[in-house]
Amino acid sequence: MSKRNQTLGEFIIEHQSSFKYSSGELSRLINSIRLAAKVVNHEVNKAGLVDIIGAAGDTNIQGEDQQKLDVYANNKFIQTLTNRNIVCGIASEEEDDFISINSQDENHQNKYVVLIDPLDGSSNIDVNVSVGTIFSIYRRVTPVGTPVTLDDFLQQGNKQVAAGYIIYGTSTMIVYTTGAGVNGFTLNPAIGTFYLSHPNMQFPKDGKIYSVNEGNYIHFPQGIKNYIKYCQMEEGDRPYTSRYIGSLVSDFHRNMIKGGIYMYPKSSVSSNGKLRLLYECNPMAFLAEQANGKASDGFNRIMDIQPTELHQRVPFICGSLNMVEKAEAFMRKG
Ligand SMILES: O=P(O)(O)OC[C@H]1O[C@](O)(COP(=O)(O)O)[C@@H](O)[C@@H]1O
Ligand SMILES: [Mg+2]
Ligand SMILES: [Mg+2]
Repeated sequence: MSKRNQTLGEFIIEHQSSFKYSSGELSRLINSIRLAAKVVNHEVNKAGLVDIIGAAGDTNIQGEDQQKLDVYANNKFIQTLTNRNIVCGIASEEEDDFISINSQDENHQNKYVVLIDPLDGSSNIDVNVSVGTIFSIYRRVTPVGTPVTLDDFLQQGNKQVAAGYIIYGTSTMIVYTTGAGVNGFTLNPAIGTFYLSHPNMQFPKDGKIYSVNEGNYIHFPQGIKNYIKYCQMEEGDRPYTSRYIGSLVSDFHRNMIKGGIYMYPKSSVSSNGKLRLLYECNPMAFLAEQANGKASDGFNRIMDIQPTELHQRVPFICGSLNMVEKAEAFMRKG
């Protein structure tokens, strides 16, 4: 039984054997993400003091202006994972194409690929609102020792071996799953160590919080409009409270602790919504399901969607089980 205040390092070793493919490689990979997270956290915490806020001057493949911290975090995670010779491929929101990484050790061929949103909630960087990093891990499907291909990344979410996020907020936490529940670790900045602070995290079945950018309301499908109206009606335990930080990681984290639903639906201006299937929706869906919550595009289980492109977007509804099912019922009714 995991002990509160156990360090993340101890937890990883203790749970290594319960992992289906346990060879220590995944443990080393999560430890590498922990290391990169501390470096990025250090920079995030002093955003505003150093020249790390504002636009970097380039746009990414999504057509979004890259923030300096997007680029910094992207470089730090890629460097750390590459230097520690722990993965055979990386895909990132900030990279047009996937990166193939040859092992530096001819006697050892890496088996994992990582998909990452290096900095989630970019619009909140300059205004001191919590942001995050999201990661998703798969075993490669192509032969070990050969260069990875797109097939290694376009796997359904139900094939993930691990997923998680780092939240850079009032405190810095790593929250992740390897398919045996969800655990949260808080950084003690004085000594630079993550401690188990939130063992076995669970979405309450019901909640009273809905998170959606209502500024897009007029463009939403009728089903979503009706569900939002339902949340706002004076009836039973409603109206619910509207909370929207604009950082997926932070809205998800709050809703997982308090009970709630996050929605980024499709709309008449963006037919597939905004969020990216591979490095935003799939990892959050894996966490949600491991925490007894639910994640869908309004009709289909997110993790059963067959990806076709590296940066494809999907409508996303995620959170407390009964709330997501209610929203889906409104979507079906249209
Ligand atoms: O400003 P909008 O359109 O509501 O979008 C906010 C959503 O977009 C995101 O910022 C997209 O993520 P990135 O910041 O990684 O691009 C989510 O974190 C957030 O939930
Ligand atoms: Mg994001
Ligand atoms: Mg991002």
